[in-house]
Amino acid sequence: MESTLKELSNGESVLDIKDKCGVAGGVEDMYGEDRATEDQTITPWTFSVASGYSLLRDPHYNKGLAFTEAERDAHYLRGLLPPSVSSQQLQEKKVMHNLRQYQVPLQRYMAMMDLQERNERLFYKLLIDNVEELLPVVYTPTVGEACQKYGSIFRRPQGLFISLKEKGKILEVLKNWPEKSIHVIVVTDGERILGLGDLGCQGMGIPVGKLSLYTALGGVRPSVCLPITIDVGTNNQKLLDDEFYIGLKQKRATGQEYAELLEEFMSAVKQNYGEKVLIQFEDFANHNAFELLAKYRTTHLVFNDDIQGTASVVLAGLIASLKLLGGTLADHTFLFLGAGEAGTGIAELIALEITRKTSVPLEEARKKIWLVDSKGLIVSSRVESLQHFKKPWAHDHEPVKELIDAVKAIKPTVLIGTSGVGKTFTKEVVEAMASLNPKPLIMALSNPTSQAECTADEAYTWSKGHAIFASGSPFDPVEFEGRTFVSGQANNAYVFPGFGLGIIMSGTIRVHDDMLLAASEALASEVTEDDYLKGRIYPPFTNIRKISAHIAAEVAAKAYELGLATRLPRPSDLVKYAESCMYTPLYRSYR
Ligand SMILES: NC(=O)C1=CN([C@@H]2O[C@H](COP(=O)(O)OP(=O)(O)OC[C@H]3O[C@@H](n4cnc5c(N)ncnc54)[C@H](OP(=O)(O)O)[C@@H]3O)[C@@H](O)[C@H]2O)C=CC1
Ligand SMILES: CC(=O)C(=O)O
Ligand SMILES: [Mg+2]
Repeated sequence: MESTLKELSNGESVLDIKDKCGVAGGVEDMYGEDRATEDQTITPWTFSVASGYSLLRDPHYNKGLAFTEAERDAHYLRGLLPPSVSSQQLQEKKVMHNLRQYQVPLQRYMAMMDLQERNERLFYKLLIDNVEELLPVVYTPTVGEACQKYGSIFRRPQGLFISLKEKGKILEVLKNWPEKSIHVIVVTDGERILGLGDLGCQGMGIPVGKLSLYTALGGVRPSVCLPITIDVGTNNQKLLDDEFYIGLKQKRATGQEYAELLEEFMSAVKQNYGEKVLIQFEDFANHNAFELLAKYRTTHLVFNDDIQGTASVVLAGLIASLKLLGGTLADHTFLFLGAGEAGTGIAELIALEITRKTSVPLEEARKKIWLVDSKGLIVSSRVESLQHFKKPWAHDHEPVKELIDAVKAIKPTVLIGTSGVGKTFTKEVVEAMASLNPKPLIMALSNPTSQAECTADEAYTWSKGHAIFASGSPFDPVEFEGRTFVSGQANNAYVFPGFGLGIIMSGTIRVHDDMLLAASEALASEVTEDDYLKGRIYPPFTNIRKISAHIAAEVAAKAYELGLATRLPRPSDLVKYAESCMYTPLYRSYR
């Protein structure tokens, strides 16, 4: 049985209810119902009170067996549930027990997605309380396999799909989404999904996964998060030939057609949700990613996680590692395998941090940073043929083709893998790093695990236990000669949830690089002596909500300092304020 708003007996008006539900905007006709002329279309929508059968099927409110006796009476649930009343803790215990029965990671992923669609609060309670265990299920590496098989495992759509078919109608499509107040959008066009390449429309697993981390790790309410996939086709022939493929079966649109769709999307988002919706670009191919960021960073609140979020997390690890390595960042020499979004994004932020900490100009700071792409070391003789984002890294040096020769020639203290190609840090490469450095810092950032440049076991074994190692996807602890090494996970998941929370809670209107540096410093400061003793340069994910509150506070503080924050007056204790803004997944009582 459903009651419409008009039937409520407490006398509240429609507008009162909307305001309480957090529909922002401050204008009464925010969906254009009054302004629309007779020949224009509008989206009809209503608020209704969920009860009975529909309450059990509403993932936002469903509590399953945890509905109390009183709630079962008041909400027409009698007979629709078995008599037993369960606590949320017991439900959590049961679901975790069931999940652990699955041997195949993809089955765990599917069980978690089913839970998210059945009982949202229980889903987040599980994820928050068991973050180290479940992160690899809802995120890398399993989400990679889920995207590859998305068509086959597809049951119910999550997020919004905007394809070329919707050109000219994107604003209307946005209005089809049930939530009217959105604060964060994670959007992909599916062309570079982790290190797995073009997965087209099946990339949707990534925005869905990233946004579940916004909530679990950063405390951003799920209702204000919107996953979006823009489908402009795919160049992945295997998908085009797959009868279960869920996307447009055509080659990717490019050039003007692509740019126009993205422009319409960006305008529609701003028109529908206002100036302060954070748009996180995720897993676009680099030929679009840099351009989109450059084009929209001055007009929209945008953030590219692969370029900027990754940079902030890796810089945090580097700052933390100085306690083990000694010296300052400026004393180190960095070599990257991979000169795309992640590689050049990290390189640029390292150089920026060096300029902020010393009087060294940016050009000079860049000279200690070298990158290798698929054609070899980036050197000045290649400059004419390089993509624009590689040009700042074309230093004077003779051409070098192979990574091992680049290691020997450049003698890096830090080796970072951002190539998307697995097994490229060979035994020879790791041994060379170990022969050059007492403690070589090796980061194999490529995801998922199959694409990691080397494994934790390889890094520790081949360096004879001398390496400091971190990777994009998690590895189990490694035993080597009687010692246990626990590697850190250098993944942008450490930063984007807290970073986004900081932006949202301060009403920040633009992302500034200094906010990324603030996030790096905040994350680095969370690494404890105990972590260092285990060889890790990142804190465990178990403390991530506390860490996210800290990151959010530092990011917001920087935004206030830069005059970019609009939530005034500035809260005096930003950490407390961040904590007070965070969503908690405990069940609410229903009257
Ligand atoms: N841990 C984390 O938080 C993150 C990890 N990543 C991971 O990093 C990887 C790369 O992502 P991204 O930078 O966006 O991708 P890009 O496609 O932008 O860049 C890939 C780079 O790797 C180079 N490359 C490819 N193959 C080789 C090879 N065999 N030898 C040397 N270089 C090679 C490419 O060279 P060329 O330019 O010549 O084609 C390019 O410069 C992915 O696996 C992704 O999952 C990304 C973001 C965050
Ligand atoms: C982690 C991430 O964003 C990536 O691998 O693309
Ligand atoms: Mg990514």
